[in-house]
Amino acid sequence: MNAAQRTPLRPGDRVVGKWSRQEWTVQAQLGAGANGAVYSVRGTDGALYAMKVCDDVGAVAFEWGLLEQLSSTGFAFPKPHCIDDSATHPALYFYVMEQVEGRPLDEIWKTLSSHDVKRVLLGVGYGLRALHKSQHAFCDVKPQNLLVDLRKNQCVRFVDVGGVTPFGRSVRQFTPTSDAAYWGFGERRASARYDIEAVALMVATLFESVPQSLPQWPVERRQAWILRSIRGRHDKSVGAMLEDAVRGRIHTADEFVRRLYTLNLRSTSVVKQSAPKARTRAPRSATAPTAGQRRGPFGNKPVHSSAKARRRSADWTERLMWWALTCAVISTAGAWAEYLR
Ligand SMILES: Nc1ncnc2c1ncn2[C@@H]1O[C@H](COP(=O)(O)OP(=O)(O)OP(=O)(O)O)[C@@H](O)[C@H]1O
Repeated sequence: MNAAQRTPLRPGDRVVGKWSRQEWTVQAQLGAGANGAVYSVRGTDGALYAMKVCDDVGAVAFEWGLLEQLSSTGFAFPKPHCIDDSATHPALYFYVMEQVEGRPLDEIWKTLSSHDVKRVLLGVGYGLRALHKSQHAFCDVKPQNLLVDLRKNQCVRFVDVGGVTPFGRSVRQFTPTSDAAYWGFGERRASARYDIEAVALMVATLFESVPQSLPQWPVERRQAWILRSIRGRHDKSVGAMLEDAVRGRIHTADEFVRRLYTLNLRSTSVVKQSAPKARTRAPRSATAPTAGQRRGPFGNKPVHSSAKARRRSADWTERLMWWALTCAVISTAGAWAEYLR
């Protein structure tokens, strides 16, 4: 039982820091996991923060130390604010950090277009690139730890610093479906490659949910299943990139970002860019998507606008041909009539 279950905080509860004497009012629970619970709290300055509450003082101190260390390596993780014990609740240890806006990737995945997915993955790539510069790997890459807000330039933020591990050390905290070793692709050791493998495995398992009996399968069968699922992707360039990543052939976040840029995802972007307002009145083919239509990530390709143009020009030449043929028939008939008269 963790702090969330033992000492649940409720909206309106006040938490006063034993040492800092700062005060926060609980607004709502943002999430909970194996290590504790996270609440949205309002400080006396009127701003909203996220408070991670644990009943293990060591876990709070460890995560706080990592957050502080990583705050200088980029903006992917929340900014640390304060660490303290509660003066108002027994054995309640917590730290306060920036409240990150956005929704967990698994909750919004199905609403994303292929263009959005590319943006999100680029966001993950940039976040990992900054983190890896500090010689640390995220290790616990999973959709619940990636908060997405597409209105922002930096549209992906990372939460849960608990798994972050220096390069070369054994991974302490991981999620099986994002763990290369679980699928038989590599070792469970913190590295840039381990994180990239995890991102690709996460994407593959978002595309296709894993069978319930997967944990009982031998590793070879699991590996065959995930490779089949990746190769079955409609968009072959995406499949090739994911396979290279899960097989550990993409070694750095930089390389991952470069590969993402080369992905040929014309589908949604072409439709979005080439659908001027005036054309919305023209009848559409049943398979051609509208400009605002949402499709599954990396979904079927829409009819390309240049194909439509080719069809229009074909209609015009066909009409000209029929007109010339009719003229020829009329003039031949006229010539025969003249001859027979
Ligand atoms: N700074 C934050 N801003 C907004 N939401 C947050 C923040 N930190 C955590 N959350 C939310 O709370 C959830 C649980 O937080 P966290 O992952 O840190 O807990 P945990 O106990 O370590 O979980 P797990 O068992 O999955 O490792 C996250 O998935 C996220 O939705």
